[in-house]
Amino acid sequence: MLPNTMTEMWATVGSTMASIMFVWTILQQYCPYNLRQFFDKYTSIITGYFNPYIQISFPEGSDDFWSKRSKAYATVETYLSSKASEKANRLKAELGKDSSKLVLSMDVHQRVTDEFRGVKIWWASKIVVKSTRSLYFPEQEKMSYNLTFHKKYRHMITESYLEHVMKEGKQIGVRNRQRKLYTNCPTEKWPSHRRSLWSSVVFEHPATFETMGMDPEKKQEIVDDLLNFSKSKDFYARIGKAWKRGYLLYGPPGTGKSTMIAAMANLLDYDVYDLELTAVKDNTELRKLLIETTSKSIIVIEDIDCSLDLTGQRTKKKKKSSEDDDQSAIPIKDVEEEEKSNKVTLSGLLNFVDGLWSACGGERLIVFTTNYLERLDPALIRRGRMDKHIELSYCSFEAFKVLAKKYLDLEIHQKFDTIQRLMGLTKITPADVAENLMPKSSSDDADKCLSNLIQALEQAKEEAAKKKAEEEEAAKKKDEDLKVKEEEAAKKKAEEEEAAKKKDEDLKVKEEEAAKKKDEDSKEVEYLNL
Ligand SMILES: Nc1ncnc2c1ncn2[C@@H]1O[C@H](COP(=O)(O)OP(=O)(O)OP(=O)(O)O)[C@@H](O)[C@H]1O
Ligand SMILES: [Mg+2]
Repeated sequence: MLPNTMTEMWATVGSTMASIMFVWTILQQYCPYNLRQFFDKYTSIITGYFNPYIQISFPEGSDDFWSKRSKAYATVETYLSSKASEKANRLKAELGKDSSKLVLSMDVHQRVTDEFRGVKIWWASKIVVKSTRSLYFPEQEKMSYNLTFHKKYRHMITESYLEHVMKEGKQIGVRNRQRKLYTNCPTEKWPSHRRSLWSSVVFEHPATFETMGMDPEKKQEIVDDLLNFSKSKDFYARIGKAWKRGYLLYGPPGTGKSTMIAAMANLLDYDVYDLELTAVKDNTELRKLLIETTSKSIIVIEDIDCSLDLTGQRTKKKKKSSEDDDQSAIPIKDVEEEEKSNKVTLSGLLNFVDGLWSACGGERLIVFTTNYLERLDPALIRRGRMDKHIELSYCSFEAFKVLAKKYLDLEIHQKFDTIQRLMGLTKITPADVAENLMPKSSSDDADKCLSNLIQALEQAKEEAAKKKAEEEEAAKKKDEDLKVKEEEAAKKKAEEEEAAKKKDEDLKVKEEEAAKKKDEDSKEVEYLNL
């Protein structure tokens, strides 16, 4: 009897469920949107009384048809992408916004389970139909991610888990993004619709610290400094400093300053903003450019000594006020004159580097390069503004060995001794070494490349010796000229003295004659009087 009753009961439940589902489907298809909303509202109120679970939804965008994707939705999508690729049955593959890589995400009506501090959390992707304000598209389907968890974890989820999701999602986004190289161009050349002050291309420079030919110890020190900076968010917050660091790279042309910037960007996974100062109209525009940069970036000003006549401006001011190097020391009148000239000024640049605005964004490197350190104003490069000064100089033997390993896969060779000896006698830039180590044709082997380098070194040595001889010759000639000039001056002086002496003697003779004549005249007068 019992089995029969059970069977009947299940049959009744089954047919009731089927009827409900049928009615629900009919309702969903034919029921007007407002009525459906009404049903949804009351169903959720009724179930809310008995349901021990809480839901948080992350809708794709607002009700507006043209609205952009919400940032929270995009971050959740990125966060779930790694979990979805492992756990979901149906995935969506799209090209990421700034990426050439395929990004996988959960398709509609998929579920994945996440775990946080031992608590289970369920994520589900849904389609929500929304009415819009558009006349042509009154309804629109939007995706939504729904998060479900037990009531008792409310605080933990809302306070810690969501923060973890946002942080992790952003980090994955940064890792997946295609890095960019930005540059500014003169404002006059902007088309009217242009919104951003920067234009960008994909940053794909292959330079790394590994491929850089420089002293290994110095290289390691720079790498450690950079890595330490990127991990020091909390430290900077604790000491009350903006999370940024200035690097000054100086040295002769071809010693790897620009290459090092690319290596820095690749090491830290940063974007690069190459700031062309001469194209910036004034200090206000400079500030705007700064505000538009994002965090995790390197702002580069190459050849800072050539960009502006900064040194001159500062020297003039120093003459007027012998105060310290702070911009507050610049007299107000001078500041006004600067503003009037409508150009980027030194004080504008100092503010750019460490003014109040420079703190926005965080996690940023500012790098200046120059060939002539001595031409820069000390205020611009003092510690605090340019925290680390890195000299990139001529190629040392240690640096050569790094390049030989990279270019020719050589760690030792009989020609290395000759190269080391020649490098001690002359200077050659890493750019020249790299050029010589590069095979010029398919038949060029390592031996040929090293011979090319030796030839270049000998040539450089000869040129240096020739230059030195010319300089010595010029110095000798200068000395001789000086000697001739001194002799001429001495001769002239002697002549002048002689002339003066003669003049004195003539004068004396004349005076004696005059005195004699006067004497004779007085004697004659006396005689006549008698
Ligand atoms: N230290 C180095 N290690 C490896 N390659 C280097 C190094 N220095 C220069 N090079 C090579 O030489 C070329 C020129 O280097 P780079 O442009 O970095 O020099 P620079 O110091 O910026 O010169 P400039 O002052 O003229 O701007 C690059 O293509 C790079 O490959
Ligand atoms: Mg350069």
